[in-house]
Amino acid sequence: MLHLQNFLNGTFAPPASGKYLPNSNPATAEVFSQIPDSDERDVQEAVRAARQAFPAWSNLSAEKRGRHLMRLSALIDQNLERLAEAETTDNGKPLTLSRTMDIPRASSNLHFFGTGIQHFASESHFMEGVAVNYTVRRPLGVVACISPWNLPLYLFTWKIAPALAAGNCVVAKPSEITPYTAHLLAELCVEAGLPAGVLNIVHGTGAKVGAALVEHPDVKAISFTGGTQTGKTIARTAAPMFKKLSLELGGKNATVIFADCDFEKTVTTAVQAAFANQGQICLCGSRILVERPLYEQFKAAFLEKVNALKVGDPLEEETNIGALVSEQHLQKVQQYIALAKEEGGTLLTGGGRVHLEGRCANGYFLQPTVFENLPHTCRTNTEEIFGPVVTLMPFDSEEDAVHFANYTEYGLAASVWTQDLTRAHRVAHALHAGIVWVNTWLLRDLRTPFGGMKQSGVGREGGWEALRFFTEPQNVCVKL
Ligand SMILES: NC(=O)C1=CN([C@@H]2O[C@H](COP(=O)(O)OP(=O)(O)OC[C@H]3O[C@@H](n4cnc5c(N)ncnc54)[C@H](O)[C@@H]3O)[C@@H](O)[C@H]2O)C=CC1
Ligand SMILES: O=C(O)/C=C/C=C(\O)C(=O)O
Repeated sequence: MLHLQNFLNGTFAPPASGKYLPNSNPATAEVFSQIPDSDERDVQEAVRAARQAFPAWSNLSAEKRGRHLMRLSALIDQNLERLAEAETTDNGKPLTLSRTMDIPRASSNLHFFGTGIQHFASESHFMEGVAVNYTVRRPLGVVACISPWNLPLYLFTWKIAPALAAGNCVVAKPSEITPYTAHLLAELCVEAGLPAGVLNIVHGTGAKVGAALVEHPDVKAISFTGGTQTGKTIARTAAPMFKKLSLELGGKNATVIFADCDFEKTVTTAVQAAFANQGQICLCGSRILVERPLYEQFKAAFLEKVNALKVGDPLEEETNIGALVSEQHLQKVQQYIALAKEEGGTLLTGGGRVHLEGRCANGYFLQPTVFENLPHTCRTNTEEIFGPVVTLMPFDSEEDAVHFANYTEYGLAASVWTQDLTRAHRVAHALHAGIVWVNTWLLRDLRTPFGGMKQSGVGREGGWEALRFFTEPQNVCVKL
């Protein structure tokens, strides 16, 4: 049995409690590893190590810090297959997805910020004949990065890369549900020669490790991705301590389809947006709004493609939909399917658990599920389900489409499908979402601001936004 360890001050260490938690493969329901059940004592150690490492790390040149990150990125590339298999074992997602999306993006995150930091310039403001102001951006010190289970290494690196590049030392907590690739990354940190204490990883539950990190007075900033309720809990503790907070939370994203769209491209991408990663991406398009004249044609083509998706063993090449991340999460999604029926929804396809044969007989598989005939106001259409469950809704006017799309507490992402560019801009502008894609979905440029409005979060990640978050500006005004 694999025993993961915490990564403290450059070495692997057991938890202070001596206790471990079981970690299972969602495709087989078998426990394949034990992870440290850490607590505030391990967090103390990690923060102490990070504090010690900070002066030397923050005084390294941006180029040298960047080179460390790029070495790590290259090691991820060299270990692509091993990391992809680990991600799939831990999360249940198709291996093809881990191999083509999760792990390459983890490498890109480190490479992007490793190079980006070398171009990160501060501003200067000249007061004609009077003074010159220049702004210095200093790293904050010790920061916490708390990441979720849906895109484990992808989001773990999306947070630690800008934090480290900017000169901070990090205590990171991967999700206890998917800790494996963060552990493997720690091994690669040793191989890459990352100085001890610069990145520390503490495994364990949110209630113990996450809360201890948020409460720790020496942790100056928290970058968190996860559920909105957890984000609220973190904010309640961190706000009175005046910590910097970046919260990337849930979504209930609309796919808005007009009758003049490029039909084939739209249907294909709407299916991907709905069901990629078993619908467990905060950006997934779970409410599909279709202009009424196209509705029936779209519905037929959409259902045909959904019914062709293969739910199967994540290790098989032809699998499109793997296992949901845990039994608990499967049950939550099943409860939403029951709710959609109670709310009067018409089940168009799916709705049931899939029982595979062989090694995956006990895995947490669910059919891709589509409902229609639900009002835009109901719970199914306003709450985050975070699984392979979507609704179809017709609309009669652009105003209705925007009204339906905005009718949720969330405001993360949306996609708009039309060949009328003027309308595309107008609708994009009217949507209350931090990210709007036009005629595409999940096309990511790492330089762009990434994050949500309303209950979808606070702050933006990506590009200069992330580097600004992980630094404190100081203005120096020099009288001429
Ligand atoms: N926006 C997103 O990308 C994500 C949204 N979710 C949503 O959240 C729901 C709940 O999923 P969970 O696994 O429970 O997510 P979560 O929000 O509890 O977990 C995310 C991370 O936060 C940590 N955490 C939990 N409680 C904490 C606390 N009090 N202080 C500090 N850290 C804490 C967890 O250990 C994990 O590392 C899902 O059903 C889904 O709807 C979940 C994961 C990602
Ligand atoms: O940065 C991205 O490309 C995607 C981020 C996705 C999430 O934050 C999520 O699903 O939680």
